Amino acid sequence: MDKLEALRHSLDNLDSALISILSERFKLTYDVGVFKAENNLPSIDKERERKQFERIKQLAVNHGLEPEIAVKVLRLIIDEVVKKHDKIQEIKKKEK
Ligand SMILES: C=C(O[C@@H]1C=C(C(=O)O)C=C[C@H]1O)C(=O)O
Repeated sequence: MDKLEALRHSLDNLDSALISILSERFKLTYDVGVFKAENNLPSIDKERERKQFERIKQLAVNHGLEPEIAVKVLRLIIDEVVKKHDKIQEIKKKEK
């Protein structure tokens, strides 16, 4: 049981780090969203995403993680970012 406790403690630490990094990422993408809304740029940038997925797949392989998992996680995050960008665009439009 001590072994399981120790493993779960390590998992909790990693989850804390993941949430902290995710929060930082959403703060940064919020700034990107505001910049795009102020400069009439679309929420989605498919070419940028293509490059990110290529990079993330390679990084996953380098770290011994199945690239499919990395792709699923990044897809989920980016989709949420784009939804937030759409909301920022709506708010900025109403302000005009
Ligand atoms: C953050 C951006 O906007 C969108 C969200 C992305 C992301 O979360 O990484 C990537 C591309 C865009 O579809 C961006 O264009 O850089």
